[in-house]
Amino acid sequence: MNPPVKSVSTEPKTVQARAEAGEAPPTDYIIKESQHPLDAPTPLTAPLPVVHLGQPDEAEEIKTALQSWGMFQVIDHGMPPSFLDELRGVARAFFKLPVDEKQKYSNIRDGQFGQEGYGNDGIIAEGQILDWTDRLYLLVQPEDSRNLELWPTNPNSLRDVLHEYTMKTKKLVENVLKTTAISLELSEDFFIGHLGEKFTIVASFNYYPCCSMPDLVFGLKPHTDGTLITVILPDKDVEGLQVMKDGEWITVTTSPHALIINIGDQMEIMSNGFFKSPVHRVVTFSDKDRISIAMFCANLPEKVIGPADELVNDMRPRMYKNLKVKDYTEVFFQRFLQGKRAIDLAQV
Ligand SMILES: O=C(O)CCC(=O)C(=O)O
Ligand SMILES: [Fe+2]
Repeated sequence: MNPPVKSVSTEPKTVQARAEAGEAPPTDYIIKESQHPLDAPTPLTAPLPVVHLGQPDEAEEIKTALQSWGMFQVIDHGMPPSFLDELRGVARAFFKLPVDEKQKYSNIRDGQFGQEGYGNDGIIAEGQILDWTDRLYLLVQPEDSRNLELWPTNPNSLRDVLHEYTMKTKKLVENVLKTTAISLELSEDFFIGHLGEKFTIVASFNYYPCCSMPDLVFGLKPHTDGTLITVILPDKDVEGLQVMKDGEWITVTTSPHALIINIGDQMEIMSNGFFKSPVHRVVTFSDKDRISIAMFCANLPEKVIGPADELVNDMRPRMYKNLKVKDYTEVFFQRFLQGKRAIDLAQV
């Protein structure tokens, strides 16, 4: 994935530092009235559908969930609650460190924004609306492409816990993708065969500090993921993830130790639009902060993806072109920062 780069002279203030200083969000965080009308109804709250992995109905459950929500929760994912709590604890401990300590892993190196590391989004466009979040963003797979100098050694268990979580996520994702392929009547290896053994996984530890004007900013602006599939470990106590379903925003709830699985644009393309990549966003609160950990799983940059042949027929013509993942993700990130989608690039 190629980071959007721009020369910067100073490190921008983190959102956490602004929140801790009691600063109101500066104007470049304030969203346009048209995107978030103040008189919009309060979103409904609903539990995400549960997929019971390993049960006889798993493929049918995945199909129904992905067609209606584009996401679901899994509880029987095989990761012990104590491990997920440890991971959340490590994320919280990292964000609690003094700013100087976190800046050792800054995503600004030699005056250039890179995507990996700790910090905020790069600023690439006039009028770009910034998100009320700080993150630690690390490529975790392929293992031999890791930039370990950006992997914090404080808290000292972070590296080991993240490595273990990567291995567990890989297994879970392979399992989910087999069932997803079956739900589309494809051979069970369709997605994992394409991905290969060492597919891309990027971990994003997201921290959303309290915000004094939660109605006027996004923790994360409406977007789809550019991935094949994303695994999210949500905050145990604070909701905040909302998904657009049938034209309405819905705040999703999950069981305490569930993982959320959502599909991204690569799945929309490969399934010939049978499954649509869901638009989602994160909201903030004046009295509570929130953490989440997203694992972005994608085809390798040099791979070419396109709709499965079996899903293209007279009744359902080809809706997407074949394209190189690298070419898509490059544009995807530029558009993401501007709050726009990139899927039109792939559409026939
Ligand atoms: O914080 C969350 O729950 C979701 C994060 C997300 O959508 C993302 O990082 O792309
Ligand atoms: Fe997302």
